[in-house]
Amino acid sequence: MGRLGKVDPSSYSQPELITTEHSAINWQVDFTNTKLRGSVLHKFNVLSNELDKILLDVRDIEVKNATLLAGGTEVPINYFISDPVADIGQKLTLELPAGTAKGSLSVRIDYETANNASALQWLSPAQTLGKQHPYMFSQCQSIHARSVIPCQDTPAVKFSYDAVVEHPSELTALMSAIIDKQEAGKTHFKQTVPVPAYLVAIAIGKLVSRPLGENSNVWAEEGIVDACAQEFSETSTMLKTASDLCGPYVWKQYDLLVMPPSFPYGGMENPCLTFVTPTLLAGDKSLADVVAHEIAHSWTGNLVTNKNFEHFWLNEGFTVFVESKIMGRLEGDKELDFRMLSNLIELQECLRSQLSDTPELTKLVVDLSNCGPDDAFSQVPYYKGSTFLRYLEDLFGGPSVFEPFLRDYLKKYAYKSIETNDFKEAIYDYFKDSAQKDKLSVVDWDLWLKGEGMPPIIPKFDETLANVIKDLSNLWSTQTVEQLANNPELKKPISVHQQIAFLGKLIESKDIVELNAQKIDLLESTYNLKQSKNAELRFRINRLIIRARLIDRLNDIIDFANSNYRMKFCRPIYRDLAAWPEAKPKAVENFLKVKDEMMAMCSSQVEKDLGLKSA
Ligand SMILES: CC/C=C\C/C=C\C[C@@H](O)/C=C/C=C/C=C\[C@@H](O)CCCC(=O)O
Ligand SMILES: [Zn+2]
Repeated sequence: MGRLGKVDPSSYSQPELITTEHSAINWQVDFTNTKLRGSVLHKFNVLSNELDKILLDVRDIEVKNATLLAGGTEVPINYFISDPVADIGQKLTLELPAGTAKGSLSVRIDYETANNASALQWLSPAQTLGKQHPYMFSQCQSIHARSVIPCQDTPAVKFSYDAVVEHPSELTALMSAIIDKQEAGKTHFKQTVPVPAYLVAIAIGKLVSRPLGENSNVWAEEGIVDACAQEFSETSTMLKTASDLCGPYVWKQYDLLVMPPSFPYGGMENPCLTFVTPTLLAGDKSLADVVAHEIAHSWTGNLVTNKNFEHFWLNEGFTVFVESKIMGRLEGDKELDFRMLSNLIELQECLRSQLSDTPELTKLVVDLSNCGPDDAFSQVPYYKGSTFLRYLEDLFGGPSVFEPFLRDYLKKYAYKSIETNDFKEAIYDYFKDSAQKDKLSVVDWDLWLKGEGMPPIIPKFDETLANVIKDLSNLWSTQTVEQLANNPELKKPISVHQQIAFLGKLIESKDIVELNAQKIDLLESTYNLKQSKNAELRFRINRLIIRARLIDRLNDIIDFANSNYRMKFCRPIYRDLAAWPEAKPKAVENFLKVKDEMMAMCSSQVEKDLGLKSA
């Protein structure tokens, strides 16, 4: 596939020559044909006098017309769409008249999306909780915005947008924007803060809301909305904590939308309206830290944005770092360090089970010249990135020195798209005259940014909470069921997060003595896992059941894999099943049965995980 653009290997658009300033979207939502029909009017800023064409990204979009709007006139323009490139999509070329000058230029494109647009999922009434009304939602990160809008689908370009959406009048339409006006069957939106295309988002369904705080509501289908309000009741406190740490919250509104179970991620930081998976509904608020993560993105990612997805760690590493600080403020420093250490267990697992054949993807800054961003996605930018920041924080003297730097960095690059070198420049600039200046020469940037594998240096964390689970996993790895049954250690209560980390550590243990049905039974009864609504716990116990090769439990495992299509859960489960010859045929059969219920970005990854398609 090769590098598509100078600025972004995954986009045809040329932000060095032209940028989008504002986009006005008009959509009619057609649930019968599962299509969006309408237009987008892009107001561009032309940066070059030589520009003879505009290149945009599209994917399976049918363009009906392209029109240049100039001085009150509308002039049709020629356009061409290239052949598709796998994982990337197509190039839309819009020809410009000779002599097009620098400055403002507007183009309207009339189009419709394919009925299988990769960013969209259309659910029939039967696939919803309420069973009465259809539902549609989007997921544009990383490069799926191009399947719903012909656009500069690169995070190097940020634009404000407004939208008018026509939809069935009994449904509610929400976007990653502020609702400007609601008429019967027509909703008007405005996003005045410039955003990259991947943050354009829409959801339409039979939705209701409950307040979470000032300018903050949770939206969901009626049947779960009260449980959602309960689960996410700490949202306002998290928001306040985040803005104490990062600076003013500029997005005016912070709403949550609890998605149908096929939503492929834990959360998506769509501005004004975070999308979250219903797998966070554990009943005890224990998984609400994902909301802290999405709130943190309001600064790290949404205000300061990676210029392309090679620098995705700038979005995610910073966000995990801030999320951990928010949780640390709420639950204490020991908890903060415990979470950072637990993340490293997850990272280790990811390197072993997902990235062992692609070590180049374990680098903090990756090369996406020949790899679609979705294929490169892993825990590495999250946990290697946040570990790097913690290393730097410790090196420069701890939070009292580093948090003011963090605020300065966020202010310096707010509303901009940046690469790793910009971060490096900010840190050199900030510390240049300070007592910490000499520390800069200690940092081995190449080792951290270009080195493969686990972080080269593991910071000194408080291990109080982690040691408990380390000891516990040693115990469960080395003792027989009989020994364990009489061991008083099993009676000691541990927190939900310790349980999650403990199971994760056990999955990573090289040897587990007597990993059989009895041991799994004992694990389940000791920690009440059979009754647990906690998806993180259920995920991990299912992986242990697979490791124990308990074929009698295969139906339970498949049930879990079918209960939600969050990729964090279903991909490792399918990968594990693919490596278990006795279970693989049933896993494949199940996948083929349910794959149309998944979003395309999920089914195409699971296909690779099952070895049905080459990776
Ligand atoms: C080095 C990685 C390079 C490129 C990856 C860029 C984008 C990846 C793309 O697949 C989109 C990711 C969207 C993520 C959204 C939310 C996550 O934070 C959720 C994390 C997993 C989960 O909790 O379910
Ligand atoms: Zn994130």
